[in-house]
Amino acid sequence: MAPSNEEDPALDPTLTLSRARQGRVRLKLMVLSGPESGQSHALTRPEYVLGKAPTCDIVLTDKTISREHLKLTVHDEHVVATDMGSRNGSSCDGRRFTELELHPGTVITLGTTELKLVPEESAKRTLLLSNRDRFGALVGNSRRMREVFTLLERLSPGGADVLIQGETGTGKDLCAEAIHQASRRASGPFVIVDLAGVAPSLIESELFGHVKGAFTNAQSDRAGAFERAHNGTVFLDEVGELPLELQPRLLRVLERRQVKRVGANDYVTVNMRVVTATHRDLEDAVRQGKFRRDLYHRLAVLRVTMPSLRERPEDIPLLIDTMLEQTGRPPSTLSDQTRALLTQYPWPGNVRELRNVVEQVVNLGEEALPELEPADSERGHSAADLDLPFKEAKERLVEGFERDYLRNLLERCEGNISRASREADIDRVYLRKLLKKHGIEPSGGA
Ligand SMILES: Nc1ncnc2c1ncn2[C@@H]1O[C@H](COP(=O)(O)OP(=O)(O)OP(=O)(O)O)[C@@H](O)[C@H]1O
Repeated sequence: MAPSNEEDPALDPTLTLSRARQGRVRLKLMVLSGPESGQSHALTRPEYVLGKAPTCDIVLTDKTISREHLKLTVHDEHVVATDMGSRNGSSCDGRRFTELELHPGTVITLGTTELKLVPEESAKRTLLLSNRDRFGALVGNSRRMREVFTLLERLSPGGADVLIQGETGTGKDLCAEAIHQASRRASGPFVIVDLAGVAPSLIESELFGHVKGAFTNAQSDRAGAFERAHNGTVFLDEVGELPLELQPRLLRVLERRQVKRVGANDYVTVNMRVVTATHRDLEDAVRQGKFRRDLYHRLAVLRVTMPSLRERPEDIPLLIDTMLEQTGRPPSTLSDQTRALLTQYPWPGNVRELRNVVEQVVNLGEEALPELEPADSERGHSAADLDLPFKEAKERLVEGFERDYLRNLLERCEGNISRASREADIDRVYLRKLLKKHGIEPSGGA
C-alpha cells in the first residue's frame, strides 16, 4: 500500500528561514496570535503604523495594544520596528525594545499579539500558534511548543510517516505516542522498537519477524514489529542506530508497505504508519556515510523538531506543576527559592532531568536538591559560589535572581505595581514585600 503524504513538507518552520536567507526577499508580516491571528500583510510600502486605531495601516484590535503602538520602516531585507511609546510595550524573546531590526523569522510581541516577519512567498507556510498548552502527555505554553502543537494538530490525523528530532529527554517518545493517539489509528496497536536497545544481530528479526528454522534460535514463526503494528503505528526510536545493511529494507517498507520475514520467500503487505525518532543529526550521519541519503530523504518528508528546555525556560513552571500534580502534590510542595533555582538551570538532560530532580525533591525534601549551576551570563545570572556553604550559596543565588527579576519586571511595567503583580502572577502584598527587601523603589503608579 502506498504511503499517503498528503501533508505539506514545508510545514517544517526551519525551511522558511533557510529560504529567506537566500537574498533579496519581499517581506510579509504574519499575525500569529490574538484576534487577527492568521492574517498576513505584504510590506510593500516604506512605512507602516500598527495599532488599535482604525486609521492605522495595520489595525490590531487586541485590547492590550495601544492606538498607535509600533512603526515599521521597511528596507530591502529587514524592517526596523520602533515602539511609539505604547502602554504595554513591544518585546522580542521576552525583552522589551524601543527600536529593533527585524529579520525574516523574527517574532515580536505587542501586548499579547505575536507577529512574525517572513519572506512573502513562504508566508502561507508559517505556523500559527496553537492555543493549547498540552498535546497528549506533552506539556508547554512557550511559543516553541505551541508551534510544535500546531504541527502535531495538522499532521497527526493523516497517515503520513513522521520523523521526530530532538535532544535526549525532550519528549520524542511522548510525541510519537501523542501522534498515534490523535490519529485515526488510535484504536490500533502502538508498537515501539528502541533500536539503540536491541542487539544489532536481533534488529532484523525484531523488525521484520522470522519463520521457524530461519536461524538457530528461531523455534517458531514470529511476526516482526511492522506486522504487529498492522492497522496501528510502529514507533522506531533511535532510527539513527539502524545498521547500514538493514537500511534498504526499511526504505522498502516505507515505500511499499511490504515486509518479508527472515527466512521467508514472500512479502506480506501491512497497513501501518511509521513514526521514527532520533537525537542524532541524521544529515551529518548521511555526510559521514553512516546513514543512506535516500532513506533520510524518505524519513524527513514530515519532521517535528522538539525544542530543548534551554530554548523554552518559560515552560519550566508549568512542567513543574504538572509533575507535582501527577504525583498528587500541591504546587506549594516546592518553595519559591527552589522554583527560582529550577528555572535558572540550563537542563542539558532536558525535561527528563527536570522530572528526576523534581521527584528527588518531592521524595527527599528540598535539602536533597542537587547543586544546579545556573545558566551562563547570557541569561544574566552568575554561577553559584563554591566557596560558600551550600545553603548560603543557594540563598545568594536566589537573591540575585529575585533582584534581577524584579528590576526587569518593574522596568517593563513602568513601575506600575498592579500591572507587575498581574504579569508576574505574584500577590501584590508579597511583591511590595520583595521590593522592600531588595530596596527597589517602584517609580511609576500603583
Ligand atoms: N513536553 C513535555 N511535557 C511533559 N513531560 C515531558 C515533556 N517532554 C519530556 N517529558 C518527560 O521527560 C521524560 C523523557 O521524555 P521522552 O522519553 O519522551 O524523551 P526523549 O526525547 O524520547 O528522550 P530519549 O532521546 O532519551 O529517548 C519523560 O518522563 C517524559 O514524561
